[in-house]
Amino acid sequence: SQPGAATPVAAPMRDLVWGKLNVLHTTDTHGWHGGHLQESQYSADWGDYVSFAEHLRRTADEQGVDLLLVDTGDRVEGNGLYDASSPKGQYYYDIYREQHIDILSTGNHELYQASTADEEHRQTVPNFRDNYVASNLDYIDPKTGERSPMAQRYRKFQTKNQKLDIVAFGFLFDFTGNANNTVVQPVKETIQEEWFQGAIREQADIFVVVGHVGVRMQEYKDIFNAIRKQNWFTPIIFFGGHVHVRDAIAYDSRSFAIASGRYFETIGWMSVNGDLKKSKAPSVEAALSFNRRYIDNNLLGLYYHTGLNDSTFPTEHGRNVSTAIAKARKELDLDHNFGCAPRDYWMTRTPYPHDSSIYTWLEKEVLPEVAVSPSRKDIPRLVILNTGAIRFDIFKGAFTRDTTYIVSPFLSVLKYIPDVPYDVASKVIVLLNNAGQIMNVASDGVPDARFMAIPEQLAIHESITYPDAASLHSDGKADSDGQQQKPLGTGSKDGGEPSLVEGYTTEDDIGTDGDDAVHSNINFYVVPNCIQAEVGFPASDEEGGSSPPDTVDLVFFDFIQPWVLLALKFSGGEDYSAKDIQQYVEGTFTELMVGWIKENWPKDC
Ligand SMILES: Nc1ccn([C@@H]2O[C@H](COP(=O)(O)O)[C@@H](O)[C@H]2O)c(=O)n1
Repeated sequence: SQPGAATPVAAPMRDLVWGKLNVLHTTDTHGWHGGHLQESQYSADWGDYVSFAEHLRRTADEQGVDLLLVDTGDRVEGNGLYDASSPKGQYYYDIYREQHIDILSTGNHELYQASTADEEHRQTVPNFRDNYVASNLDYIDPKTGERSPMAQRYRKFQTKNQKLDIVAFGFLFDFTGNANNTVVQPVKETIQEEWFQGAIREQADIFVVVGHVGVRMQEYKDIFNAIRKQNWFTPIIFFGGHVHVRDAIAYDSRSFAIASGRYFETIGWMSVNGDLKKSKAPSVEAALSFNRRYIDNNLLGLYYHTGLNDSTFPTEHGRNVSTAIAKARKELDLDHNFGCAPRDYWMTRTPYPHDSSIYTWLEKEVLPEVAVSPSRKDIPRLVILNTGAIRFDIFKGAFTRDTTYIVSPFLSVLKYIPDVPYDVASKVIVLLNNAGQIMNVASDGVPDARFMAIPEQLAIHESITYPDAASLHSDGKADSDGQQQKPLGTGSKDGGEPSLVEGYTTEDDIGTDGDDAVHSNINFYVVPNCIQAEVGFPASDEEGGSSPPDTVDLVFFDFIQPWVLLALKFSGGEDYSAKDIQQYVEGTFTELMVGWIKENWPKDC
C-alpha cells in the first residue's frame, strides 16, 4: 500500500474456492491504482495486486490448474493518479501495464475524450498486444482517417497448465457518447458478423466473454444466446463492468457471470470446476460448478488468501510497482491540501436532501457561489447538476488534489440558455427526474435518462436501508472520525463482540456469501437523476412568500444537454435548440468547486 494509507483492518473471512480454471477480475478501476488511502478496507495498491497475482499463479502451477487475469475497462478518469497530470495519464499507463493481464477490453471512459481514446490506442493496446480484445470497437486514425479494429476481435489461446482451449471476446455496451475517433458497433450487429460467427465455431473448451457491460444488460444476454445456440454444452463465463456493483448471475447451468464493483475496491474471483478439457471429458454434459468471491482490496485479506504475511507477501515486482505509484503521487503533489472538510458528505449513505448529503452541500453552498456569470449575475437562475457528475464521498478532513479528481473527474462545464420563461424552466427538473415515465427518450435518439445518475442506479432502483446500518448516528449526524470504515476491534456495540467493519454485504443470484470479508451493512439511498439550485431569486417578503421571476437563466452541466433540450420541448419550450446554448462561466465545474473549497474551508485540519 501507499505511504500514509489507512492501516488495513481484519474481518472474518470466507475462503477462495479453487477450480480447474480460476480468474481474477478487475473493472472500473478509474485510476484508483494507488488504492484507497483513506479507507482501511480498500487500501492495497496495484503493486500489492501484482504480488497477489504472482502468489496465486504459483499456487495454480503447483496444483496443475490455471489462473487468468481479466480487466473489463474504465481504467481511467476518477482519481488524481490518472487525472491530475497534464496530459492526463502521464504515469498511469506505465503503472497499469505492470500487471500481467490475459484478456482486457475497453470501457466508455476510455472513449469520452478523443485524446483518451488516442492514448488507449497508442499505449494500452500495444502494451497488451496479444491480450487486448475489441470485439465491437473501431479506432479512426487521426492522420489518415482510416478506420480499423481497436485491437484483435477475439483471442484464441491455450492455458498454461491444462492446455485448455479458450476463445475470448471483449465487448463494450451499446455506448453512444464516444468522441468521433472511435466507432462502437451495437452488439446485436456485431454478433451477426462473419468473423463472430466463425469465432463461435472455433474449437473451444470454454468461451470467456469480458466486457464493459452490466451482467444483466441485454447486450450480454444477446451474446450468451448467440454463443449458446452454436455450442450447446460448452461452458461460457462472463466478466462484466460498468454498473459499479458486485453481482453474479448464471444464464444457464453451464454459464456464469460476475461483476466486480468499482474503484479497485474489489478484486473479483471466479472459479470453474469439472471436466473442462473436451477431449478428456467422458461426457460433454458432465456437471460443472462455478464459484465467485468478491475480494476486498485489503492487504490483510490478500495475506489471508495467500497464507502469507507482511514480510512474505510483497514480491520484488509488486514492491517496485508500489514505489513507482508513490513516486508518481509525489510528483503530482496529490496530497496537497486545498481545505478541510468540516464533516463527511455522502453520495448515497444518506438520503437527499440531508445535511450530510454531498448533493445538499452542492445545492445549498457551492452552486449558489460558483454559478455566477459576471455579465448576468443579477439575473435569477436555475442551476441543474446531474448526480452522476459526482463520483465519490467526501470524508471529514483534508480535501486534497487527489480528492478533487476522486469527487469530480470530468471536464464538465456549465452551459445556459438565457431568459427562459420561469414556468417553462421550472418544469425541466421535474421531467429530468421522471424522464422514464414522461419523456420517450429513446425514440428521440436521446440516451437513457438513467445515464444522468450514478452508474450504481442502473442496478439499484430502490433504496436499500438497514435498521442496524451505522453510517449515521441516531441523532442524524454522520460519523465524524474521518474514515468510512471503522477498524475491527476498536469498539463494540455493547461491550461484547467487536463490531464488524462496514462494507459490502452483497446479495446476488447465488446468495449472500459472495464477499470474502464479513461486513456490517451500509445504507444505500437512491438519489434523483439531477438536483437543482435556485440562485439569485428575489428574497422572501415578511410573510415568507415571494413571487418567482418571469424569466430565468437555465444553467446546466453540458453532459445533460440532450436531456435538457428534450425536457424543454415537453415543458412548452419547443423552440429551443443547441443554437441557444452558451457557456455560462469560465472553467470546468471541478475548477469551480476547488475554488469554492479554497475560499470556504479552513486550511488547517
Ligand atoms: N462528462 C461526464 C461523463 C460521465 N458522467 C457520468 O458518469 C456516468 C458513466 O459512468 P461509468 O463509470 O459507469 O461509465 C454517466 O452515466 C454520467 O452519469 C458525467 O456526469 N459527466
